[in-house]
Amino acid sequence: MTNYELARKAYQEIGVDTEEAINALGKVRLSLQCWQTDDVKGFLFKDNALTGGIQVTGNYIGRARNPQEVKDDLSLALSLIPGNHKVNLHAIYADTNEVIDLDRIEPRHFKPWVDWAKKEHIGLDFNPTCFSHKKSSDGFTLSHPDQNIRDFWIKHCIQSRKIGAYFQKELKQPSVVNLWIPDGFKDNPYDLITPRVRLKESLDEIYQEKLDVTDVMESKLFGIGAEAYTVGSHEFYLSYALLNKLGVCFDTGHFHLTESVADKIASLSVFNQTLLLHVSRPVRWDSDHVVIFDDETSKIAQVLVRGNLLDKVHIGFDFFDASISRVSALVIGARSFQLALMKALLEPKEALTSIEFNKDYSKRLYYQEMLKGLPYGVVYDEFLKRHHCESQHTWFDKVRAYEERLDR
Ligand SMILES: C[C@H](O)[C@H](O)[C@@H](O)C(=O)CO
Ligand SMILES: [Mn+2]
Repeated sequence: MTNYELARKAYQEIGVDTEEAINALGKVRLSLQCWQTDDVKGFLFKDNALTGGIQVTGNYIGRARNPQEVKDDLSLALSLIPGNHKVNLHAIYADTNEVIDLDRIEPRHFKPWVDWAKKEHIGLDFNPTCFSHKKSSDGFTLSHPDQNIRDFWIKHCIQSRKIGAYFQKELKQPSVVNLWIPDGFKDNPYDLITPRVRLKESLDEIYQEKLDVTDVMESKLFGIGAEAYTVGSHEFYLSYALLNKLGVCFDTGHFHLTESVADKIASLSVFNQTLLLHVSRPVRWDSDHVVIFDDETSKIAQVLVRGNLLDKVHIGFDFFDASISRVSALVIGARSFQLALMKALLEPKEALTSIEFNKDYSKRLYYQEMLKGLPYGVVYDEFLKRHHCESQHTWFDKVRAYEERLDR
């Protein structure tokens, strides 16, 4: 008997069909953040420092320096992550020789990305880049007290939505346009309300036009240099999104460490709220470490599977680590999340639902612990094989060999 046949039998004994799990995982789309390949530099303002209270550290060799190198890295990563996925772009990744500012970006500046996405059979998501720019140098964008600065960023966000709509039309699948701004104060402000009123007014302008795109907005607890106050807080965006029928993005690094994003997903799912995840890994703070198969990742995977949310919630990643192989980081993050999903897909749903309904909490705990010892890794290996993808034992050497050939 092969390892997979043994695993299949072990799961059959608790009423779980591994074939169903393999099929279900194959349908889950993950959105890979392009900015992991080049340390969030982009192409429009290569000399600008990374600002907005986010940071990349490390000097591992081979940072991608131009559109072709970013695409090469992403193509390799995609080839090592089984399934049909997406790539998430920021506005600063416009692939053009024109000298343009962010308020002037247009769909045509992203046509090479669309051509590449068609070749790769993937979708594209998008983000306005409201940081690393001279007009955000004092830490404020859409809530800026200066109307001219606000107008610049409003225009940028409107153009960004048009680019998302272009992606959606060309690639014939949803494009998620996620708005995140860094606006906030390092120290305690006197007035907690007025910046939020200005942000609300900016959002009203940005979302005025109906476009075929999935609009979401991303809150944050704090950023580096904006520790005391963030204009775009969770409560602010949740209220705005609910009132205006827009979506929210949960970045798993943007909450107090004791808060559970899995529980937030569950709560919002009751209201059919459009949701994007930036799966990340905070270490003490919003440090954007590479996603691993840890408890928080498992809990998110479980809530998505148990709540039948896999085809409702948009799943993307947000980490950027320059201290290790950038391509490996993408593959490790995505495969870890897939492994967590596989483990969740192999739970005996009906049995656990009825055990809980019948208040048999001893049996629930018994099951929860017993499931940890079952061979979900073997079923994931079979999933890789069915997708003709490098095994868990071989993929890393492929990336190493690729990096050794690079002349960067
Ligand atoms: C590149 C940023 O991380 C990203 O746009 C944003 O999603 C964020 O998480 C900022 O902390
Ligand atoms: Mn994020």
